[in-house]
Amino acid sequence: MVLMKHVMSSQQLSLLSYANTCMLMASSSVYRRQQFLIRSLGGGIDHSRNMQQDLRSVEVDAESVIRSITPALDPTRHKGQAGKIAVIGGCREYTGAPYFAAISALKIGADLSHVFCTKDAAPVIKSYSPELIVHPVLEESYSVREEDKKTISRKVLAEVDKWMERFDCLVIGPGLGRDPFLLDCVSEIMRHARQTNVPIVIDGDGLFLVTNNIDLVSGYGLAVLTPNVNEYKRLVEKVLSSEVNDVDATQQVLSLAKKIGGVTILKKGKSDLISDGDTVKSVSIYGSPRRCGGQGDILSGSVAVFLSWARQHIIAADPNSNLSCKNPAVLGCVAGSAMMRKAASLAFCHKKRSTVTGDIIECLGESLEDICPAT
Ligand SMILES: NC(=O)C1=CN([C@@H]2O[C@H](COP(=O)(O)OP(=O)(O)OC[C@H]3O[C@@H](n4cnc5c(N)ncnc54)[C@H](O)[C@@H]3O)[C@@H](O)[C@H]2O)[C@@H](O)CC1
Ligand SMILES: Nc1ncnc2c1ncn2[C@@H]1O[C@H](COP(=O)(O)OP(=O)(O)OP(=O)(O)O)[C@@H](O)[C@H]1O
Ligand SMILES: [Mg+2]
Repeated sequence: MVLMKHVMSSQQLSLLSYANTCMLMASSSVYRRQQFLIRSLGGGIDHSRNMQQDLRSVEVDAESVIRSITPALDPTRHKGQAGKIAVIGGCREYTGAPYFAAISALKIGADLSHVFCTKDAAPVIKSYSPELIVHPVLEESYSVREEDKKTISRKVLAEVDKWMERFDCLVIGPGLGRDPFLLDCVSEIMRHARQTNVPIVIDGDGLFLVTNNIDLVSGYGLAVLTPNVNEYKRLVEKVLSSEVNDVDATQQVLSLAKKIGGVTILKKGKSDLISDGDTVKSVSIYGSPRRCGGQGDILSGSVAVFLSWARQHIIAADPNSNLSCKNPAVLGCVAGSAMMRKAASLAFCHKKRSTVTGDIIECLGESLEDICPAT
């Protein structure tokens, strides 16, 4: 199994956890079928090829990826089939980030978008939009007595678990904060997502958590990490024990993804670099010179939707598909990155220096329509 190779090559899990992982993977027939299709379509990851690989990144035709994986608006489809996304994030300080990620998922075309946040953040996020389903379930240390921590932690996990199998993808981290008790609960949520083969996109404070606990994602092929400049620096220092190398960025992102056992990394910057440890793709289409906060949140919500669509597309094994890459995580990143940059460019045309994240979100629909008309 492709993913097993990642687990073994990471050499970071004990034999016992490796055996557990295999058993859990084997228990999901959907997952097995997907892996079978990836193998029979010639996809997946063959690390032996890396030895001879040309290490320049390849600029992808992102628009044709978007056209291939975006599902048709078919009147026979029911609510939920175009995607159910959950964002785990939102605390006292940050309410904008989870909102941006969750609303972007809806604007791209997901049917349902949930937010699991702290009790203080929930009424604020709900007030931004009636479109989102907001669960006030997370707790920070300040509101929990030491002796209640175990019980509350179990309660939080049970609340999220009730929904887990319904989700096509989780986005973990936008506006999550760094409270230790809250991050412990989120670690458990990630372990459960992994056991049920739910893809996870990790961003913002989720990356802070994962950087310090790399086993949470190591060897999980359905995990995507979307680091910005700072988050990438911390990840490289921790995992590769080296400095960021901008001269050979392609080789470094490839090594990083490989070292974490074939997770997909989307390194954000002037060009976005995407690697699953096998290949490196770049998306450089013109975006916007405005660097207002929140654009990474749009990206994480968008990647979650496109990853889900790419996964459905691969499972359906569309015979007309002309996609050379068969890793849904990579395809989701390519599509999300292109969509975010195209919408940012359009928003900047209208708003120039006053462009803010909300303006970019308003341009997501028009950008997708340009590439992939609804009718
Ligand atoms: N409106 C909101 O609620 C927003 C909340 N956000 C959340 O804020 C939390 C922290 O995220 P940050 O992105 O600030 O964390 P970072 O660790 O990336 O940033 C920390 C510091 O680094 C600086 N920095 C950021 N990008 C840089 C770059 N390219 N070069 C040099 N310095 C840079 C920032 O100004 C900040 O002072 C996360 O939970 C994130 O999701 C952000 O997503 C932005 C929007
Ligand atoms: N120099 C740049 N030129 C063009 N686009 C960029 C540049 N830097 C980042 N981007 C794009 O902006 C988006 C967000 O990247 P950024 O590095 O701002 O994330 P972030 O810091 O996590 O954002 P957030 O404020 O949401 O946390 C990405 O899709 C990336 O492609
Ligand atoms: Mg960010």
